[in-house]
Amino acid sequence: MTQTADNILNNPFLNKGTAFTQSERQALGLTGTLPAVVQTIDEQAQQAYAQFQSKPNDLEKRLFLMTLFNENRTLFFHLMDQHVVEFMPIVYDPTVADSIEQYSHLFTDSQGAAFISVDDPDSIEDTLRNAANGRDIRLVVVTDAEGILGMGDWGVNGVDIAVGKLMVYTAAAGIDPSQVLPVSIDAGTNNQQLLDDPLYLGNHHKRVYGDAYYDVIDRFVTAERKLFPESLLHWEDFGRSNAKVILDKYQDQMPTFNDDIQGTGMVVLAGILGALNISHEDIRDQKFVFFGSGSAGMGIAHQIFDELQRAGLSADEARQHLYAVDKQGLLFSDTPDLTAAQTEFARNRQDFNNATDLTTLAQVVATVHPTVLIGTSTQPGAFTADLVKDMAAHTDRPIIFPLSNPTKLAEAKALDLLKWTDGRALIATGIPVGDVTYNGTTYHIGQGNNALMYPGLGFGLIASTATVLNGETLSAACHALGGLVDTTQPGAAVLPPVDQLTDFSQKIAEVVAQSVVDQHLNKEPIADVRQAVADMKWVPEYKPVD
Ligand SMILES: NC(=O)c1ccc[n+]([C@@H]2O[C@H](COP(=O)([O-])OP(=O)(O)OC[C@H]3O[C@@H](n4cnc5c(N)ncnc54)[C@H](O)[C@@H]3O)[C@@H](O)[C@H]2O)c1
Ligand SMILES: O=C(O)C[C@H](O)C(=O)O
Ligand SMILES: [Mn+2]
Repeated sequence: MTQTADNILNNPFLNKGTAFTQSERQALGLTGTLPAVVQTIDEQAQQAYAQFQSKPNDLEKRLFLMTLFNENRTLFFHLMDQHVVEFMPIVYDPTVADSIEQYSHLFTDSQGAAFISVDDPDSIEDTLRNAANGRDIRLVVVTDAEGILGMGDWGVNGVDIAVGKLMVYTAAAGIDPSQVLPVSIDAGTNNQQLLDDPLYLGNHHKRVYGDAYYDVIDRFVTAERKLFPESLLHWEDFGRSNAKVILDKYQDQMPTFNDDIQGTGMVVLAGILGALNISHEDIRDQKFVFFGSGSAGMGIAHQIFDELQRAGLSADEARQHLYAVDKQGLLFSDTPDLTAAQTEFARNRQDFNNATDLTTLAQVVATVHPTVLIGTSTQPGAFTADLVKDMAAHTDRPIIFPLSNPTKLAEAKALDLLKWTDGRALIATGIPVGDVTYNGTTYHIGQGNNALMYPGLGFGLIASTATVLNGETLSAACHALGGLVDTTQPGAAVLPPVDQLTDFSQKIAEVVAQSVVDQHLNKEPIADVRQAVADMKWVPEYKPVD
């Protein structure tokens, strides 16, 4: 098809704006459709950055960046490459949370997403085909938005998390942005505020569950595999009752993972390995309390459970190190309404002589004396001074990760944790926080966010043409990230800083690809893993147009 000026300038994958050269303008029929000056991408980036800086708040900054993203992907990612630490909290967590809450009111562009409706399952294949528009899709991020971060159900508005995750994939690992597809599965919403809002853009009915829902998921997966057989399928922010059921159903059949369960489990294990490098302690000597035993909490428990067994413990021994706490308190095998994931880590009541008292986190901490405390509860401030001091009285270097997102939901603040533990806590937080100075030492706080893991993981799987993702590869990636901390400095972070995101994402990708090839899980022959990863990396520079 011959391109017209209109469809070149309106195609974000082709558009270069003022950077089209005179000869390109002539060849493509763009003569006279742009001002005379031909700019370099760096001149364009400089001008765009000045506009970005002029915006009064983070949401306005995000809206500006999304406009640029909608118009010109190459320029957007070129700019993001230059300002990755500054842009991450704007395009991703925490500002993405504000944009999700206001999505329907702020809507101007679909950002290339595919919108699947539970009410129209016959259109699923067409939907994916239309949204891909002939592109060679290698990576799909899908959400049904029942559990957006810790903010609950946001219906179709949640598509922004799929878009945001994909932006981070390209910025961190270099996946070609024309090869990705964000997908929203609109299964309805139980968020009354949305249902009552005439401007809400999703289906105005309650969420569909059960067979009808799983049928839509199955039809989506079937169409996705048919249309994009080379792709990796990433599940994001599904509700607690569906996330693991879906993962269990498909994980042995195709390259797929759930980011909240597995991505989070991996980044947290990496952070714990980093912390243990700093404290020179052994993972087999740790006691782990998980506060918030949902998708993330139990995903983390599972990854640690796996690691303890790799370190030589039996499954039963490993379970004795893990304490899953949820609304009911410590979870016991006879606690009503356990999820499938919770059942795996629920404890025997007989193992505790004060079992009936273990209904609050404070009581669990007082009884167990954990060395590691992980928060994925969505309960702001749940790690109180008393509880943290109690924990710190029984261990030299308490490992405390308040991971609930966004900012307003974090279980504790880094500075408070340092104060309450006399600077001894080894901390990672879900959202980025700046350096914290306490008692003359500057502490770098690692970001315990799956964004440190999923781009490298996904890129490595795609580059190696992996057919499935298994525990061996997950473990290899955890160790790759966990081994990168600089333990020599006082106040060292337990995870590497976001300004090295592109470097360590590449390293994780290589380790993942190597693990896939070593296990013969690659579909295509791969002679040189590093080369395969390097060859797939997309660079945000304009290519000549013929
Ligand atoms: N930092 C990261 O990379 C990362 C990754 C995934 C999730 N998270 C965060 O973790 C949180 C949970 O996410 P999820 O996907 O697991 O959600 P989820 O709904 O699956 O799990 C939340 C769990 O917390 C429990 N909970 C709620 N109130 C509680 C209370 N008062 N006491 C104890 N437990 C309580 C719920 O019953 C549920 O089991 C969210 O805030 C999310 O943003 C962070
Ligand atoms: O999206 C994030 O920032 C991390 C995580 O996937 C979450 O659900 O909180
Ligand atoms: Mn998530």
